Amino acid sequence: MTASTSARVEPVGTGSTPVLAARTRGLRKVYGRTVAVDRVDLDVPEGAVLGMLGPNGSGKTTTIRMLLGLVRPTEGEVELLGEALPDGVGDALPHVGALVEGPGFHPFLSGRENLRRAAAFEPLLATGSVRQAVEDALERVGLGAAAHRRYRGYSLGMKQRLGLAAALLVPRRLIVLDEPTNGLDPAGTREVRGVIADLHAAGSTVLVSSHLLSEIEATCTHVAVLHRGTVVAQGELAELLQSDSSSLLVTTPDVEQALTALRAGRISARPFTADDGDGGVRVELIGTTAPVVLEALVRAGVAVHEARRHRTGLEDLFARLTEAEEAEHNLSAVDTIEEGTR
Ligand SMILES: Nc1ncnc2c1ncn2[C@@H]1O[C@H](COP(=O)(O)OP(=O)(O)OP(=O)(O)O)[C@@H](O)[C@H]1O
Repeated sequence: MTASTSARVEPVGTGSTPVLAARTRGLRKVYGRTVAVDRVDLDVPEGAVLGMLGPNGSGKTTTIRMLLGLVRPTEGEVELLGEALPDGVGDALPHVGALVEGPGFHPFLSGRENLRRAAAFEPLLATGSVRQAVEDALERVGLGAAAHRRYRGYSLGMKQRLGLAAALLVPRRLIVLDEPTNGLDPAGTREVRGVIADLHAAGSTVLVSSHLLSEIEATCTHVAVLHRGTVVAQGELAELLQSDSSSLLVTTPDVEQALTALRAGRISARPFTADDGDGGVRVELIGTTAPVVLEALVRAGVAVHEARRHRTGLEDLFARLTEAEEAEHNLSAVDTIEEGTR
């Protein structure tokens, strides 16, 4: 992908108050019994590259779909480029480029033909500029040489590139990319990072989702961490990388009893061994608090010798969120097996 010089995007606001390119308040989406997104207050500052970081199933795609007006929230408000959705969607969307799952490309048309069709629906693109805009976008994502080939023969990475090209057809105030490096090899990943850096330099706001912290660290100025549908941390990346989050370390001789008690209270915990050799359990204080954990232990008759907080930064928080998610998954698997044998 080449670093093309796109037209500079004019900012929305002129005053000293920071303007938000996108904003949600109390956003919630429920599918049957699944709460996909819960009370999300997201701020996407204008000019930022905001990374939405979360393990699989944490609600990133659902949040993005609601931001773009593709899915109707169960509750809550969405503002896109200052327009309240759903009413303002027609005014906001022409200024928003998006790469979301399953862009509707035609399998029997070439990449170039598909892009020309997409360009024909761009209200901000004059008919006489379509051909050039399509060629520029294809070059920009490194698809120039494969542009004549049919879409159905494209690899996942090439499909991602074509989706990205569609988002780049005209200069946008906001670009939303859902897992843009999915299916790309390391060279493709670097190229996407280059495109994001170009967009940022040209004044666009970028919202990009990923389940990889390394990906977010390489490209973003801001981050919002999602966990089970809620935002557990958001702000400037540099600040969050330094800031503290905590876990609770409980020293006890009754490790198995403690794990059983916490599991009964649906609290994820794992054993730990202290430097002096004492054992205990470690609980991530996400969705629970120290008093709740201690009460559950004491009520179960667990001897608590010591309880202390352990503070860590974003990197550790995210690693632990992912681990907690896996532990929870394993717990559910055990529950299912136990239920099956009862
Ligand atoms: N259309 C739907 N119908 C039912 N459940 C859904 C639907 N869309 C999402 N979900 C559920 O909502 C939760 C959040 O899903 P979502 O796709 O938003 O997460 P994600 O963070 O984008 O995950 P991934 O990285 O795996 O795409 C998951 O439990 C998912 O199964």
